[in-house]
Amino acid sequence: MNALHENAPADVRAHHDFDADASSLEGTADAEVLAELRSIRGTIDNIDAALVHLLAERFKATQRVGVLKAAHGLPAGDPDRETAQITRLRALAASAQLDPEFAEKFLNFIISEVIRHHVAISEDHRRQDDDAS
Ligand SMILES: C=C(O[C@@H]1C=C(C(=O)O)C=C[C@H]1O)C(=O)O
Repeated sequence: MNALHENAPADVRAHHDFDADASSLEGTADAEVLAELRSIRGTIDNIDAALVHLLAERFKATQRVGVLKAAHGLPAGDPDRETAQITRLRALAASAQLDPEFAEKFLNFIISEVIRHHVAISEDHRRQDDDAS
């Protein structure tokens, strides 16, 4: 593999450093089976990269919500909004042959992290207000 330029962006570096063929399964099955496995894993790797970028964009948006809420004294969580989101995502999951239970758990996992961020943003905001007065 060619050496990377020292200023290569982090995403290029991550891709460069990734051993897409890393596996504990070498020698456990026929070469054709392992070749097919490698090919399917290429798709999995593309999807995982897209998921990371999608989540990064989602968290950028929720950070903005956190700042807005903190500036206006709004609570971190919004249970009615969450209920509506979960109902929608469960239905979308079912129609896409994804387990709705998994979709709900996944969304709740993300939302609990978002709420943790919002609480931290709100505490920072309050501390800054206290320091200024
Ligand atoms: C992002 C928000 O804050 C919280 C996080 C949510 C989310 O991650 O989608 C949804 C509702 C809130 O509990 C919001 O109120 O829109």
